[in-house]
Amino acid sequence: MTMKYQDLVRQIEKKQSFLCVGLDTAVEKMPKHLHQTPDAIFRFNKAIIDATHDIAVAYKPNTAFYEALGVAGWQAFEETVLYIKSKYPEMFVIADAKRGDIGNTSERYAKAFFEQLPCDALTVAPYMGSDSVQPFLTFKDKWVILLALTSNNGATDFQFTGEEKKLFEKVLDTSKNWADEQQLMYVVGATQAEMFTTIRKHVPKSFLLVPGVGAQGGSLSEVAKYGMTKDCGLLVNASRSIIYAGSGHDFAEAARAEAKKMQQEMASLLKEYR
Ligand SMILES: O=C(O)c1cc(=O)[nH]c(=O)n1[C@@H]1O[C@H](COP(=O)(O)O)[C@@H](O)[C@H]1O
Repeated sequence: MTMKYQDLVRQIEKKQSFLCVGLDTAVEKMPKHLHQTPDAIFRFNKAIIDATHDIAVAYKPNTAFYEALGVAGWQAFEETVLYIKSKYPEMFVIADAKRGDIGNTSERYAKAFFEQLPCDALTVAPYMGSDSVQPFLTFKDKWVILLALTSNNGATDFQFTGEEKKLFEKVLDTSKNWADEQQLMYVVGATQAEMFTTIRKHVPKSFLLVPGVGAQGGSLSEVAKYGMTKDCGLLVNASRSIIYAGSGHDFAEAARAEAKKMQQEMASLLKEYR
């Protein structure tokens, strides 16, 4: 199932949620009773997915957590993506891999996530320029999520530099010539809430993937206040604060409770700001 802009808007409307659950799964952080099972990562993810699919609209497995485990980890990544898309095809699946290279190489990255696997979207670092992003955009029914203003402290090192225009503003303005809001989204960290007004001047309609609430301390209500559009235009991600909300046999229910808390706040923010 292809996920178009309007499909995403419909999901948000139906579930009254713009929550993206980050599947940053690490064995040492999951409940002890799962540690010894050979497919611990997938079993953990499956439980979290089954417990949250009706209150979230997206999942974002970050490939680093899977690649760190070699072949077995990548298998768990594949299984997770395939499970989501077969059981809950309406869910938006973001592979968070922050790719981007010379065109000939980006083409292979695109195949890995969009042909070998049915991911809907991929995070991409835009800093090698148009020809490094273009191969991802040739997959017309897939999404590219460009890093614009990231949530970490180091965001100031490069993204905030520049005289008239900051680097992140250049990323937004230049990339608008590559594709529109039907295919391009941007990463803007929740920890940069005061910048959402500026971001919206450059990309008034685009969806923004917003990590940084929960464990990194960003504010959901500030993000909605300054970043929400009439179509919502936000996917707010939380990883650790949801998936590790509990550490016992009831970890999936604990994750659901945490996700539900966020969804309820999202429902009232949708009423207030849209
Ligand atoms: O692209 C991302 O998703 C991302 C960009 C960014 O600026 N900051 C950021 O935290 N992320 C990712 O979002 C997730 C945040 O996880 P938590 O801090 O546990 O909610 C991780 O997978 C990060 O790699």
